[in-house]
Amino acid sequence: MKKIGILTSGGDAPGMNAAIHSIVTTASVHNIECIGFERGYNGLIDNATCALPLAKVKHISHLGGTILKSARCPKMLEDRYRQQAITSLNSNSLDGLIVIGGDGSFQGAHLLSLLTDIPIIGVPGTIDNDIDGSDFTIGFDTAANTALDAIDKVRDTADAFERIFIVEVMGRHSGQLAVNIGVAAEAEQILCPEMNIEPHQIVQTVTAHINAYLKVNGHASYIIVAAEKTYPDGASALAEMLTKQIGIDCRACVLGHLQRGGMASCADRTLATKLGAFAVDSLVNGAKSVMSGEVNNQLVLTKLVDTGLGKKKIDPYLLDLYKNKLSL
Ligand SMILES: Nc1ncnc2c1ncn2[C@@H]1O[C@H](COP(=O)(O)OP(=O)(O)O)[C@@H](O)[C@H]1O
Ligand SMILES: O=P(O)(O)OC[C@H]1O[C@](O)(COP(=O)(O)O)[C@@H](O)[C@@H]1O
Repeated sequence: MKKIGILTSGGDAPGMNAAIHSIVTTASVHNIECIGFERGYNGLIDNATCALPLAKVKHISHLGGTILKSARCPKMLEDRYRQQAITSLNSNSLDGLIVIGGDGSFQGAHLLSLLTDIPIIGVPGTIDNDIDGSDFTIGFDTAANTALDAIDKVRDTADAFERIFIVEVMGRHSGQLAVNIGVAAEAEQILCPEMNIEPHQIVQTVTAHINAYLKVNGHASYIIVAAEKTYPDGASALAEMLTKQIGIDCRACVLGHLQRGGMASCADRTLATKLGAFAVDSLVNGAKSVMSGEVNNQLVLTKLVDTGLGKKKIDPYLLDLYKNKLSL
């Protein structure tokens, strides 16, 4: 194995740069040269490459974002562009490709791997922590801490005004961020798909809970941590509805993309470093079409095609604790 390519795809996540650093450093120990494809699969399709010498990846592990840029790339859904991506892999004489991204990126990588013998390996990078085959994904810890820091600040003003706040956190399809952040912030209410509240029942359910809570606690702050898209009309619309129903000011605070930025936490940097190195070692040992992950402190490989099955559940003890004790 002489030369491998690296790309970052989908939502960027703090720690992606630590993964790039680890991949290039580990590859150099095996005397393997690395190149990068820029802007996710767009760079692969357009053959937009950059050299990745050791000097270029030194001291980048703390940086948010990704030095290779990331993007979504609808062209990957079309067979002719996936063929073009393979042409690009061949024209660069690559012996392997490492894709750092989420489950969507891995579905793309799986389809590419059906068209080539060049081995492709995934490294899980997404703040959503919604990938099967790794207990945690690179970026989740940093994003959760960023959101928590923001909610602690919201709590100050919520307390001062005895207001209700809806804080919307990311996670389109998964409540991993919402539940972990909500519990850590002592949120009075958590809204995400795993709470099994039908969208049309949200206003009624939350209103009843707030009224019961205020009866016991008197005037008090009340924070709802909501995963994005849980309330179909959005956090601001929900805030308006609750203000009308309860007669107390309710404000919405959408944390949005600030959760994706910032310096990667120690946990994300060490996870990224391990998973990046394991991906390279696995490539050298002949692995293909798999993702490098960590389960129960063991490094494991999972077929790319199995990383998006949606089997990963929120920690059942934490969920049960919230539902049956903390939220009463
Ligand atoms: N089913 C698919 N087939 C081919 N490529 C895909 C597929 N799903 C996603 N991709 C590629 O991966 C990119 C990132 O996927 P996306 O789901 O947006 O983010 P993530 O990888 O973080 O989950 C997409 O823009 C597309 O290029
Ligand atoms: O930046 P965009 O394209 O608006 O995407 C926002 C989405 O990306 C994420 O930050 C990460 O999702 P992916 O890892 O699936 O790309 C989600 O939490 C959020 O819903």
